[in-house]
Amino acid sequence: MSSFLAAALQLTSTPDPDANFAAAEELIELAARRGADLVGLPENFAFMGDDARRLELAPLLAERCSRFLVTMARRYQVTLLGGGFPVPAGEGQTFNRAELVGREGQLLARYDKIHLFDVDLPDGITYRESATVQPGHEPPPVVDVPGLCRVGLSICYDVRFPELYRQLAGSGAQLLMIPAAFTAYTGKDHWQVLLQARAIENTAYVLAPAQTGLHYGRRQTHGHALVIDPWGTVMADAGVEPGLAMAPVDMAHEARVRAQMPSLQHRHPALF
Ligand SMILES: O=C(O)CNC(=O)[C@H](CS)NC(=O)CCC(=O)C(=O)O
Repeated sequence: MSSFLAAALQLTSTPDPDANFAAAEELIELAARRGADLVGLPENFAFMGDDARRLELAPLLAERCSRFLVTMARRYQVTLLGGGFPVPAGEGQTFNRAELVGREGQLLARYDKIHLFDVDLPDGITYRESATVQPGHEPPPVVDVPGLCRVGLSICYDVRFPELYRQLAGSGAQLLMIPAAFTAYTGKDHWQVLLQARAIENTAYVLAPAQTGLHYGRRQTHGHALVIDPWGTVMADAGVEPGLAMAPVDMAHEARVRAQMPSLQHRHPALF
């Protein structure tokens, strides 16, 4: 059974796509040099800035991000997740899209975020993602990555909706991708708890690339990109600086945990 290294990258993305692509490549190269086979970039890896600028850049970013992922996957021979980038979706709207690309540059899976972050936080900051983002039309896919494992996609705020991950696990996901740009405010209390819960209840690995630090305006993100094993143990934590969290992913370990803790098989038919 397969065992490999997975890396969750952590960036402080800015409103400057060139700087962001350069920072992302540096970390992809570092992860590859350390032996990673599966590498994840966070949500908004190519652009963190205001809505007007994001909408203006969306056609360019959509094309550049897809091309960047293909080029990087081939150049560094890794399976690469782009954890969220804008794709034009009609007047004044984008999708928030993730793409998973194989090491030969082939598109393995694509997902448009379905849960949008429309929240008023107690710190006075209001988020209205739906003002400029259109929700995806389909639940996220599960894809078999040749030689690695079956991977389920999701993005950021999705982590608060356990039914999404139950569906991924039911479709055979062995590793859950949860790339994020979590707010510092919610992150301090919710981020790690939610991620560990998703790992434990689905007895699955969680790979959670993250944004960290101060971006534009008052936007501050939580950091702590994590790799979590199917028991819920945090295997690697990137802290608060740009960098990476890297750990082995071992399908034999997952099979053992699932045999010892068969909760996925004990789901009550009345509840699904
Ligand atoms: O704000 C930005 O510029 C970047 N953030 C994002 O793109 C997205 C949508 S606004 N952030 C989240 O989903 C945070 C979720 C979250 O933090 C939670 O669920 O607590």
